Amino acid sequence: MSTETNFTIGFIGLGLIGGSIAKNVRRVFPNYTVIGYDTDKEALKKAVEEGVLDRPAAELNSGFSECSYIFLCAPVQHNLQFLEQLKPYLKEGCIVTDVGSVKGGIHKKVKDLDMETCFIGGHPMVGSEKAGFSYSSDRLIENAYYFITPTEKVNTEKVKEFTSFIEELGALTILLDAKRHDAFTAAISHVPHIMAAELVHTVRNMDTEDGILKQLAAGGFKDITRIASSSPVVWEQISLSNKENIKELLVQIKDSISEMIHALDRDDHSYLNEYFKEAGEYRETVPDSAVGLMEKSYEIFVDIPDEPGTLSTTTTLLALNNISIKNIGIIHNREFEEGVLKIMLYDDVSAKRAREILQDKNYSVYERN
Ligand SMILES: NC(=O)C1=CN([C@@H]2O[C@H](COP(=O)(O)OP(=O)(O)OC[C@H]3O[C@@H](n4cnc5c(N)ncnc54)[C@H](O)[C@@H]3O)[C@@H](O)[C@H]2O)C=CC1
Ligand SMILES: O=C(O)C(=O)Cc1ccc(O)cc1
Repeated sequence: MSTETNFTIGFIGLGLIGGSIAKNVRRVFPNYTVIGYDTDKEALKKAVEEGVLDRPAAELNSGFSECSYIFLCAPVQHNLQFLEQLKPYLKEGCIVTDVGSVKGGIHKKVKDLDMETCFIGGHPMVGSEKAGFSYSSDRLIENAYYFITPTEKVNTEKVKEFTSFIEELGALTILLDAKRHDAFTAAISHVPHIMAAELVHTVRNMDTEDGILKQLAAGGFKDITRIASSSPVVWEQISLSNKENIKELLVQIKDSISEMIHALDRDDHSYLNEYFKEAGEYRETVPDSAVGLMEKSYEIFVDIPDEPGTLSTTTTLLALNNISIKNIGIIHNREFEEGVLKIMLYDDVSAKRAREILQDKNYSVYERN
């Protein structure tokens, strides 16, 4: 990243995610200046006391004009209003980014405000049901996927620079457009949050006055509903900001539940067996972590130069060719001469195609014997 000693990064919102990224910057780039603003003065005070912030900002104004990067880390709809407030104070070359779970709305606002040359969207695919600075951690985004959604007009050098910065913080970047981002996250995050809350409501409505059901609730219910404890403000704003994608999936789920009711009515063993079998089989293939254990089959190994940005270039190349990556990780033991990227695909055909595509672009690709 930048070797400038006066490199300044600004944070607006120092909760779970803003606090975690600010702490991460402090750990990895101790000589950068970090400034922050939050309506919660306690969070700001803590961040200064813990040495995360060099100084707090009282308002969103000229205090941010020295920043090279500004991270918007409040609930998604609040982030929109900061763009307009900050616009007059941004220095030449400053990149404004966000960490919001929905990307469509902020990209639209950026376009409306003619700020496309200075915006690169972002979204770490990691977090928890806890909210606030006290739960933040300087390792939260380590080895987590981090979506990067640049505008069409932002300079590609800036995108590369920002992507390397996020990778230096320890995350695995994935370049994506806002539309696909919002469709994907509706399925893997937003609707699951709604379903978790729905299950909790079902039990809550049935519970006795002395709460016998929640006393008896076993591991399964607790596993599947952990995220129902997430911040109501954050989730109210995410749900409304991605409503079209969410509604489409909820209608599919409603239809599927109706089918289940019919199957129960007709004692359809094979429907139920197939339903659970297919869900279980797919669930078994979901990796435990972004860089989790990698199975031997369908793996390829790619030499990559030890340079910032190469990881995202490689993954983007595969994504553009419609190849889905199941898991990805950098091998640090240097079995080969340079950095080695281990890519796990879903099947043999994808592994073969990925090998051909990368070899076409002059990458050295190996398979482990
Ligand atoms: N919670 C999670 O697991 C994840 C959340 N996100 C995104 O990160 C963003 C922040 O979420 P969290 O950190 O979880 O929430 P949080 O509740 O922990 O933190 C939000 C912070 O923003 C501050 N804030 C609220 N309104 C503000 C305003 N008008 N001006 C200045 N500061 C304001 C709050 O005081 C709080 O410190 C959201 O956009 C969310 O979609 C992204 C990935 C994961
Ligand atoms: O805690 C969990 O399992 C989450 O799902 C965290 C999470 C919340 C919101 C996001 O946009 C991304 C990740």
